[in-house]
Amino acid sequence: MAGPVSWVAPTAGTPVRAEVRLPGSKSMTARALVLSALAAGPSTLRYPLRARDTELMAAGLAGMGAGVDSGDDRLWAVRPGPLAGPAHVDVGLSGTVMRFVPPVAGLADGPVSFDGDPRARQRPLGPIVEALRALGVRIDSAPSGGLPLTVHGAGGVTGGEVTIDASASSQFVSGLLLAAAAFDKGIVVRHVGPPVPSAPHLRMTARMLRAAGATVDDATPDVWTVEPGALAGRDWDIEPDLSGAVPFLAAALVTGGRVTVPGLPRESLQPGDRLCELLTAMGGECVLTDKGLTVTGTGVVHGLNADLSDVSELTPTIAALAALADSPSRLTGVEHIRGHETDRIAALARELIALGADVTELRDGLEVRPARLHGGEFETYQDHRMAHAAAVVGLAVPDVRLSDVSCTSKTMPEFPELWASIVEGTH
Ligand SMILES: O=C(O)C1=C[C@@H](OP(=O)(O)O)[C@@H](O)[C@H](O)C1
Ligand SMILES: C=C(OP(=O)(O)O)C(=O)O
Repeated sequence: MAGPVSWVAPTAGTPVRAEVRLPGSKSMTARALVLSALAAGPSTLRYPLRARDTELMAAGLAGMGAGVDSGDDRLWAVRPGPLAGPAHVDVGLSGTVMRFVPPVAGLADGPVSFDGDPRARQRPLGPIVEALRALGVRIDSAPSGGLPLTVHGAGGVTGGEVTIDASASSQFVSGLLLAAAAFDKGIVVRHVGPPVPSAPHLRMTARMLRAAGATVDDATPDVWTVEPGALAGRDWDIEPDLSGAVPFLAAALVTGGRVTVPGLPRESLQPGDRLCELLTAMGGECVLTDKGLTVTGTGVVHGLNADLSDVSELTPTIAALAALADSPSRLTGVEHIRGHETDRIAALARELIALGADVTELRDGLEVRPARLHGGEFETYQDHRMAHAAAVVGLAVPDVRLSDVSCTSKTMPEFPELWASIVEGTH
């Protein structure tokens, strides 16, 4: 990776009015790649996300023998092949790669090693490693239970019933389910522990598995069943990335403008309705039609009291909006984001306070009260969504200086240019 790129967030002189075509959903691209690599026939991904996380996912699967042709930005082709080690998977800082690929590696014939960025070694992984062991997969892991690790694939996985505490990440459950149709006995996953976050991502997993022909039962809370059986190759239409859209939609709120993200289907696999609910509560008008999602703002942002556990990856941008709001906010239910790309609760509190915000760090979230903000250094901690948060504050506060904006390449390499173009009205 290239070195850090410092960046001064552009301040909006006029209301932001734009239609912003955003790249494909990271979560859908990751799932489509895994399901396609395990399918009986070829697949395509239309409008996938090309970014660090999804390129690492493609490379990890290709290293085990899947044919992934990502030469065309608009259409990636996946030809499943026999999966085999020895292979090495670089997970980067990607939660989806580090949780979705080890179960696939259990199906490969031979050893597959995994490692990633220094921070990836600190992200929670132990519960899915333990679950895979209980399902019959041999794994050598670091003493912490996480990276670096080697999955000794035996060409198949017995599967069956397994209990897991997935409160640290929904991706533990998604990772097990995505590979489970190829397990001899399929899988029954039971979660025991504090609530599993990110429910919409679990629904996305179930819906995409069904779209590939799997029989999935997710009707009982905290229990998921996937029957063994062949997955079909298919053409996947990848939706625009809603999580990546949020800072752009937030720009409408902050500047009293209007931003449309076209291409989001009404029956989206992503939680558009929930996002609308949150942005409406913060003072925007949000309309979700067949044409896409449009947010109109007044330039006045209201505080928000919300449990964000189902949409926790939106916390950084929501916290940035809260710092610009005219009333207090209390954002809760997101303790597990301390295990995201950085400890997002601590990082948001520290960096927003450095810009003059009045913030209290809670165990599971943040309280933010109105205060007069000023410019200053904003550390991004290799976290794309910290960069989004800083960019949103920078709309209204001159001279917000990000230590590094290149971290946005994790999910949207074009972020700095696209952001500058919509803020400066050249889009
Ligand atoms: O399955 C997925 O694609 C994701 C699930 C969520 O993970 P957590 O449940 O770990 O928050 C989310 O935050 C992440 O960005 C993507
Ligand atoms: C938490 C996130 O990513 P990951 O898939 O690496 O967990 C995120 O994108 O906000």
